[in-house]
Amino acid sequence: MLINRLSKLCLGGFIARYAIIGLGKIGTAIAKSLIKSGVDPTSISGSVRRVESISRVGHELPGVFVTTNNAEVVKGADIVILAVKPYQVLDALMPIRDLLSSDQLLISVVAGVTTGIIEGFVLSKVIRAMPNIGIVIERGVTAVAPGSRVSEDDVKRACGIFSSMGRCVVVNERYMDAITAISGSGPAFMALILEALWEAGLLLGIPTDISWELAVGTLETSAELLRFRKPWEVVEEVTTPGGVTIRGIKVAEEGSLRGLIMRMIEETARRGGEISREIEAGIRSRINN
Ligand SMILES: NC(=O)C1=CN([C@@H]2O[C@H](COP(=O)(O)OP(=O)(O)OC[C@H]3O[C@@H](n4cnc5c(N)ncnc54)[C@H](OP(=O)(O)O)[C@@H]3O)[C@@H](O)[C@H]2O)C=CC1
Ligand SMILES: O=C(O)[C@@H]1CCC=N1
Repeated sequence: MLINRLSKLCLGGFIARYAIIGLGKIGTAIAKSLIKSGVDPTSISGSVRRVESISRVGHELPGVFVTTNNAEVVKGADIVILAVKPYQVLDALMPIRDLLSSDQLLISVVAGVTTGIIEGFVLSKVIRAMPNIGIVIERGVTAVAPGSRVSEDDVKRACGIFSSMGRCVVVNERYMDAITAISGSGPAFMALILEALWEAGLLLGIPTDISWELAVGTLETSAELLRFRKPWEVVEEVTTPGGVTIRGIKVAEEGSLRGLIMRMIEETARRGGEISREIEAGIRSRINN
């Protein structure tokens, strides 16, 4: 523990010690990415809820100090990353609320939980971030929204961390629920679409592995092309008048495919707002009891 506390590493000119509350899927991915980007594992401490999770994390993150004791994790950390499920935020933060100081930068990646909610019960500077799972291959897309207490340097520091795992954009917090739907949840939606493309290949008799290879390859190629071209330009280039593509487009339009996708994102974002209200109600009832 002493070694853990003393070990430091320089990231973008800043010598930081990291605490990650919630070493689950995204917390572990963040820790792995920090290590890949050059952070010494011994300068990262992290927590889990159940004792039995410690050995899992120990295997995945050798050198990282892991405990179920959040107080131990945040003590002495410069940057605290909160990566528990929304409904676990109160249980995770309430017992350590007096330990989190105004010098510490708390970066929450929790969907739907606003900086205002967190600032309401800790003194730390708070930033809300929404990464996506692409950070595991250093191709993550992260949006960062500053809370009311942070400086420009804090925002740069947070974006610096996520830039080492892919791309980072600074946004106004009012867009965060929509961003969560598009890029946070996005990989799951893209996976659904890809799965359907692959299954369509199976339906038409293409062997499994070939159908998969072609579907994944097409998604990759399309994403690369669409970096430099507008969607309607690609549609025009591909679609031969009286040819085959236009038949498929007709079916997509008849089924309101684009409307369906928009509604999918809209509903996902709406859930973010619901979560904020549920958490706020939870805080009010705890404070009143
Ligand atoms: N998964 C994703 O792609 C993304 C997720 N997010 C956000 O990240 C957050 C975490 O999601 P995800 O990683 O998928 O969820 P997981 O359930 O995989 O991870 C949550 C982790 O938090 C730990 N935990 C729960 N309560 C406490 C506590 N009181 N103290 C310390 N640790 C605790 C759990 O411990 P244990 O393992 O013992 O149960 C678990 O390891 C969510 O709020 C989500 O909105 C944001 C962007 C993308
Ligand atoms: O599904 C969720 O709530 C989280 C937020 C973004 C990705 N996963």
